[in-house]
Amino acid sequence: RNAKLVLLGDVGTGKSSLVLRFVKGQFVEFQESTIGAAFFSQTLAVNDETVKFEIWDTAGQERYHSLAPMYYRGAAAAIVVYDITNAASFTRAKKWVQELQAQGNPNTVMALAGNKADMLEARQVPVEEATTYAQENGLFFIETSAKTAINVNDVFYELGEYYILQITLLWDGRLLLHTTKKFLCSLFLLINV
Ligand SMILES: Nc1nc2c(ncn2[C@@H]2O[C@H](COP(=O)(O)OP(=O)(O)OP(=O)(O)O)[C@@H](O)[C@H]2O)c(=O)[nH]1
Repeated sequence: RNAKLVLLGDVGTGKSSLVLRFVKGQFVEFQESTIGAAFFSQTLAVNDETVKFEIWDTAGQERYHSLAPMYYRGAAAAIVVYDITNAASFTRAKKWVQELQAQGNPNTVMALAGNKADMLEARQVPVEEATTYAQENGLFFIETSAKTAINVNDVFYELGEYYILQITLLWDGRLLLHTTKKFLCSLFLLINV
């Protein structure tokens, strides 16, 4: 099952680093700023299923903002990233959530990742504030560190689980509709005979 996944967030929050950690298990101390967007793919086993994530790592610089819809349109999943040591990046993350809710696909499953959780001494965004915000907006929330790898796989795994659940429910719904239609047709024929 192929699932398009997009990462959005302010410049320097660690979007590329999270992808690099998830896809290659690496961390680069001086990661270069993304230009436009970068593409990666990674397969993940979720319960009995396999999800192949087609990952778009977007550039956080404001001048690339207008390109973002190209990447989030039709996305099955989105990770909005902020940096727990930078309050402005949390404000920016909320703007991304708003934009996705207004212009994205209503079926996109969204996660909010508070990255750089290894830098607790420099924290500017309280975990309670982000938890409350995520609950109010129906987002899966977790604090991550691309540097130490904490919770990085969990974000992708959780989104994979949501995605599988969603398509299973959709499939079950279609099956139910199909069976009901068949039943009603048989009933109609029976009455006419
Ligand atoms: N301490 C710490 N540093 C991190 C972490 N994640 C990323 N960084 C550092 O933060 C800087 C920016 O990381 P990037 O991954 O380039 O951030 P980005 O969001 O992709 O940035 P743009 O591509 O410019 O939007 C780099 O120097 C990374 O090494 C983390 O979890 N902990």
